[in-house]
Amino acid sequence: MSANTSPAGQQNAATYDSAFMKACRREPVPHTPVWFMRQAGRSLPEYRKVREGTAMLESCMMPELVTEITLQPVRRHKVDAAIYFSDIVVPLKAIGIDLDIKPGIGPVVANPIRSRADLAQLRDLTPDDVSYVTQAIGMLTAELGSTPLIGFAGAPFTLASYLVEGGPSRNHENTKALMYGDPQLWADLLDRLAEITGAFLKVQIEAGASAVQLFDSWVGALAPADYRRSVMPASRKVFDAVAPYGVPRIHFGVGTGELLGLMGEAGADVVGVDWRVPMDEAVRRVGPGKALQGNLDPAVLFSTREAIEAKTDEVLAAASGLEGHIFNLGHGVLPTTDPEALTRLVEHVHTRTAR
Ligand SMILES: Cc1c2[nH]c(c1CCC(=O)O)Cc1[nH]c(c(CCC(=O)O)c1C)Cc1[nH]c(c(CCC(=O)O)c1C)Cc1[nH]c(c(C)c1CCC(=O)O)C2
Repeated sequence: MSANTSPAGQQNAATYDSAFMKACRREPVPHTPVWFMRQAGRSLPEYRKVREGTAMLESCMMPELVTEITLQPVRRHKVDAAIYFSDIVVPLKAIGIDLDIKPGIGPVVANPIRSRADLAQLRDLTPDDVSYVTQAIGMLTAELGSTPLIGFAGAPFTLASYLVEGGPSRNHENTKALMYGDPQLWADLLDRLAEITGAFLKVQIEAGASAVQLFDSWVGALAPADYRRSVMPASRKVFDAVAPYGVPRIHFGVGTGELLGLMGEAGADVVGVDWRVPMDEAVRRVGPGKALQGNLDPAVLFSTREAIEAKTDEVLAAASGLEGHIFNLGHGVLPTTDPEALTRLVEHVHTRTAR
């Protein structure tokens, strides 16, 4: 561990007393902290400008560019945390998987993983494979000061879905075919991905990330019994790998209303909630001892200012009895969102919840 360690074992002492970190630890906060999934990206004209002419994956490997893009929403919106600009497939690319991110489509994998022989594509990840991440996080934490940086990774199920399907999928049929048809190969695939993901999160924490979020974006496609049997052991392995650092671990997926309790049980300190489950009901499903993050429908930002504020107040009211609440959208910022609506939203949450 680095020398810059706070009493609680966090890597980054400068951010320890921030509202975001306090909410993660379920301590009293001066105001409800806010950040947005996909806060960096296409909704910002300054992002579109600096990304011009550089492919998505290429830009993820350029530390100066990553630093600039990560800082853009912090400067503009005054959010309470930064999220490292990257993509969930970056560690897979780093170990040599032949994949690309196609604009308007998402990650596309050249040779999908469907057989035991295909598993050989998934070697261990070492810090040297992602030295640009360590470099960028060093630059970022210096700039961010007391604003926490959230590191992230894709969870084993969501990564497996891209690897098995070969790209984005509505029904995850090949993924489920493998999960049900060859449970041992499936378990081995998820275990490999858990190793890689754990190693990738460690790199980010060692470099100075204050918290980590594990995105299991598409796991809401599963019923609870299948999640428990076929996914939870791998997600738990990832959380266990970073537990010794003592940094808050956030877990999020879309359409996971029926899985919220299990996703907490997998080892998260903070459970992310999409907009389909009200926060007070999410508290009941997750149980005590966890903070919650969420959950304004990102589409609400396309409505009137009055409607946005009313829906935001609904979220805040439903979360008012909560021990730790981090305000976020129920999924990522949509690319055509008016950035000024996001700036106003941060201000509104801060004002409404100021103590
Ligand atoms: C499922 C998933 C992916 N990537 C990610 C997830 C989990 C989060 C979620 O559920 O939305 C994670 C991700 N991807 C990106 C971030 C940036 C950090 C942030 O939140 O600000 C994060 C956290 C940048 C990106 N990742 C991607 C973009 C768009 C590419 C571009 O700007 O050219 C960005 C800004 C590409 C990508 N990568 C992926 C998709 C679905 C897409 C969109 C494809 C498209 O519509 O063009 C896979």
